[in-house]
Amino acid sequence: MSAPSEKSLPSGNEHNGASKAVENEEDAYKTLKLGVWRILLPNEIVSGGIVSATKHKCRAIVQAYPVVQQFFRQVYDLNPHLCLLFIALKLWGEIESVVFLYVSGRLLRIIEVGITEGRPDSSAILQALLAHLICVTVTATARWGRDYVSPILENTVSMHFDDYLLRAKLHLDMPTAADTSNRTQALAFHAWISFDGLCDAFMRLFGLVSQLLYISQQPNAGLLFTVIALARPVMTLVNEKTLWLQPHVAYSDNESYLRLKSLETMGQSRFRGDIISGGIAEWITEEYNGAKDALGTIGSQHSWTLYAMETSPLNQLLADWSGALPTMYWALNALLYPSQLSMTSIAILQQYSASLNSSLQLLFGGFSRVGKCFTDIKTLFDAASIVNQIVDGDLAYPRAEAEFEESKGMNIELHVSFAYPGEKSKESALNNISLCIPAGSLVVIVGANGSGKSTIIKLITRMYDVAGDGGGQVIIDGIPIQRYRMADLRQAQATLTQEHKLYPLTLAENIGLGHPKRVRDKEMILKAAKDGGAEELVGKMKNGMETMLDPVRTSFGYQLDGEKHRTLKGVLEKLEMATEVSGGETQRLVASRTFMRFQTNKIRLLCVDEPSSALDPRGEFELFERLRQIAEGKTMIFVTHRFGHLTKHADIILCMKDGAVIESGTHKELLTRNGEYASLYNVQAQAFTESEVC
Ligand SMILES: Nc1ncnc2c1ncn2[C@@H]1O[C@H](COP(=O)(O)OP(=O)(O)OP(=O)(O)O)[C@@H](O)[C@H]1O
Repeated sequence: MSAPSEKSLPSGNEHNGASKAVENEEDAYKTLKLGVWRILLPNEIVSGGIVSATKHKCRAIVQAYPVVQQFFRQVYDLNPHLCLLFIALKLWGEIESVVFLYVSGRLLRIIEVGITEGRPDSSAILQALLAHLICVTVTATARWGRDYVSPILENTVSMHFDDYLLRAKLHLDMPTAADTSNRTQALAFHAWISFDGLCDAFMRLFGLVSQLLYISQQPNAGLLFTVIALARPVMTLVNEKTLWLQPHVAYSDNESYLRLKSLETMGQSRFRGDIISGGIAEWITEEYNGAKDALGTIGSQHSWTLYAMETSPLNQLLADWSGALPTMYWALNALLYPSQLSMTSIAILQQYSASLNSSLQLLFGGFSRVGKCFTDIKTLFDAASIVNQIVDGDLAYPRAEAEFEESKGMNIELHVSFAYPGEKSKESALNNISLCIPAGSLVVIVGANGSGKSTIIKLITRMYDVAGDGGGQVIIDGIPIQRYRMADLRQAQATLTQEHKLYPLTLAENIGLGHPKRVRDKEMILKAAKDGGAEELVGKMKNGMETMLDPVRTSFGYQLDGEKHRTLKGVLEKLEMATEVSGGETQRLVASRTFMRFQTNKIRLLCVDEPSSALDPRGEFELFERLRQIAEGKTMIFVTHRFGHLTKHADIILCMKDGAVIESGTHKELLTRNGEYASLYNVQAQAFTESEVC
């Protein structure tokens, strides 16, 4: 399916009532306009009407069936006894309606006989009443049991699938994660909702079959009455419109709606500082009201809701008329065969019809939910079966070949052109790069923003792969990078970039995870903190190394205004207190993690990409000096915008522009050449020379 063209998708600001299918230039799909939404649906579904839509629903369910089986097996294995108890209690919930039909019908008949004969049979009435009370008691106990068991099982299932999804997310590599088709909608809580929903549906089906069997055997009811009672729920099912079972893309191009959403986002706490300092709160409110007025009455609910609400009044009328059929049945019966019907039998028929109607409504209402459950389970399982685009190799690293064995560094050759995957990056990030970095050398890459410096590091560390068809090759120690086991290669690399983040874990873990096997080794962590310049920060923290950075918030409070709740408010404030670290401190901690990584003694390549923008000049100088010391003899690649100590120490400086290396050499050689490097260098040097002159 191609991207929507301007021509086929008019601006969303025109008024929009019922949906309208617009033919696209391509026959592949049609666009439905629903409120602020545009919904792209495969053509055959739109033009095929209700039959095609139903076919799609059924196909989605059939496709998901094998994973649903697997899902049930997994849930059962989590706690078989609890599962069986849960299902048994649900089953009773369905059987109880048949039992109640029987018990209350019997009571009515006994009372009718008593009234007709003028002599009520008190012992029979008492017996029937007792049976009724026993049923009520069993039902209440079963309901209590269900409420008790259900949260325990829910917790078990949700935790299991939280873990499952976490693994699925952690396994993705960079290009696979960036691919929009892999942007999963899977949520762990859908696992429980689906399990509960499917159990309900199966039980309801069971309960319904028992009701149908019972009712069709009863005098005055029979098969015809049963079929008539089915009419209303069947009509509801046929009328129902669901979008989630169909392949579709939904998006909004309504300018007012998009504006509203952007302005709403500005209410988030991350913008507070800017909004207060810029004094733009009033402007935001005015803009918001303007966008709201411009949007007017165009529907902005979820696209699924708008789609489901689109029923014709005639269909609605037909569904309601079919609901009146059971009443017509007994009214006609009373007219045609007055001697065969009593008030009791009418009341019993009414009970049957109400009971069947509610069970069928629940079942068919649940039927579309069954489809949703099936697709949710499939989405959940699909999330774990996404195949990574970067394929692992099978060669161990480092190689035992004599040529490289003795070296402490990594020999790197790059002969590549590279564009990031995805339609957005049509421009190549690297064009015909060809360079050789000998083992143990110190390389500094400089150049303007967007010239491709970081991309070189991403290819060397195999965050991305060059395209197989003519993209070129990255060669490590004489062998294409793809042939090595990725885990081995990564063990031999240490990276320090501005993109590295602090984890919501303790300070010790934040550093220790540079060497996961020694994450609890306090001595090693302290040494790394010292090397990374974070020692002072650790000393400042009340809980030292055990300080939690950016803890997950689980506290909340309601209605705590006024003096009366001062104590509770105090408790909440204490709970909410997060440990704030500055930008420079963050960079020191991240750098400490890199120093920790060096303690694995396996590092042969250090890649450093502008990790010091927030460090003070002394901090930056010390960091680079310590990195150079610790990585001595290993290959070092530094990306930087600052010319100084590093560039002077570099064996090779690569100067980049527009994805190409335009100059390379030592600091002195490049200055003599008086090209791009000299020009960039002079811009920085000028500032100091001028201030000295002043
Ligand atoms: N993940 C990505 N997806 C698509 N394009 C990207 C991605 N990362 C970078 N680019 C693009 O690739 C080009 C090179 O980016 P790169 O980050 O290598 O530049 P850089 O020289 O490191 O820039 P800077 O000095 O600003 O860090 C840029 O045009 C950038 O927009």
